[in-house]
Amino acid sequence: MGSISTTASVGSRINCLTRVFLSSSSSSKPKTFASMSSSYHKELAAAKKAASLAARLCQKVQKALVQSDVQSKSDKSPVTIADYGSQAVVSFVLEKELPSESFSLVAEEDSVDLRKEEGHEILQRITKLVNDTLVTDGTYSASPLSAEDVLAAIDSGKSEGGPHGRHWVLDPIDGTKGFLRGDQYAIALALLDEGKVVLGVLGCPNLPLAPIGSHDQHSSNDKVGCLFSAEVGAGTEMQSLDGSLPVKVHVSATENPEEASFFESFEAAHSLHDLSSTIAKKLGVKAPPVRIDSQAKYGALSRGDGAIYLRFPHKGYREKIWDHAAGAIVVTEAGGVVSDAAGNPLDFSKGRYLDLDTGIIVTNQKLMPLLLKAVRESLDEKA
Ligand SMILES: Nc1ncnc2c1ncn2[C@@H]1O[C@H](COP(=O)(O)O)[C@@H](OP(=O)(O)O)[C@H]1O
Ligand SMILES: [Mg+2]
Ligand SMILES: [Mg+2]
Ligand SMILES: [Mg+2]
Repeated sequence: MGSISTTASVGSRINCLTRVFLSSSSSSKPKTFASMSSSYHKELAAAKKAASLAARLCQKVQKALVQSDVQSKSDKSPVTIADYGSQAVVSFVLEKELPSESFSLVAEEDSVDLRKEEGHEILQRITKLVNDTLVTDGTYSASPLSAEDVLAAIDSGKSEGGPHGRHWVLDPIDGTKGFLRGDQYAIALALLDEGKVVLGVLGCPNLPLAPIGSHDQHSSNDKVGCLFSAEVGAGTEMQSLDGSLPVKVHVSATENPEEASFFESFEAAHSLHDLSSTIAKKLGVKAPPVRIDSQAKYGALSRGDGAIYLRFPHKGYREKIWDHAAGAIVVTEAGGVVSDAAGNPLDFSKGRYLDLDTGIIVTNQKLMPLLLKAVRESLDEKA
């Protein structure tokens, strides 16, 4: 099976931004959620502001990335000055915007390597980057953050989360490998309340505003940069990162697997491509997989680009909550379903890890029973 890998330029096919919204509002799902009252309004506004500013920082770094901006973590995965800078910005903005709330943040990065002698220079660069970014907002006019302030902001992310109280969940750059390639990545921020995801924001600086993954669209519009936001009971919205009005989005309404296309990780090390391909074939999916990095997959799915996301990590890998919390609510509030391979909803209340059966599957409500059957059969055959 072939694959399509999207880059920042792949959006250059659809002319009119409104077509995104027109094509994605064709779902038959009743829009009852639109009238429901919201209890996380303030938090959602703060999350959108934090993710937008962090996206600005990441865009600046991605444009001028050099070798010394990238380091290797103890598990050999990459981390960049933008991962650290984004985490510091989000942490700082949330605390500033919500001063009356107790602050708990479960986030991917920590400051251990930056506190070492060898980390000194990179810390100075991150500190400058964070201050330059905060200045662009205009509302944080107090004195610039010191390197120590930046370390403290990063280390606010050490919370263990869990089933009680409120916890922010942050992936400052999801898809660091995509970020390094110049491809897709996301700033993913969610809020847990008593173990449930109640809001989520995905900043996707390289995701085209026009639909991706379809083969029959022609346009010269290559505008990129999407901000998805979702609040429990209130639906999912998308706007451009540079500030268009938000518009409601909905997952694909297709009931026919032959018409459905599916997303998976670009990185084969992150998900078993062969297994996805077996499942897709069994289901009757005709189109080749769309391989993109990060939770941009959840964002694209929430507006109806493609209908299925399959993720089957290699044996022994434990999924982290920040890799899925924001994406999951963005899709479910747009009318989709997110489950593990056994059909159970993801449980974000267990701390920093997700304990789940085999993999993560995402689609609309109509296709989920068929998809689960194909997953079960394919897993049985593989065993
Ligand atoms: N062996 C593995 N299997 C599954 N996921 C992995 C993995 N190694 C890293 N990851 C996770 O995959 C995420 C990226 O997902 P995707 O493949 O959809 O782009 C990474 O997020 P980070 O880039 O934030 O570290 C990381 O948490
Ligand atoms: Mg990482
Ligand atoms: Mg991640
Ligand atoms: Mg990350």
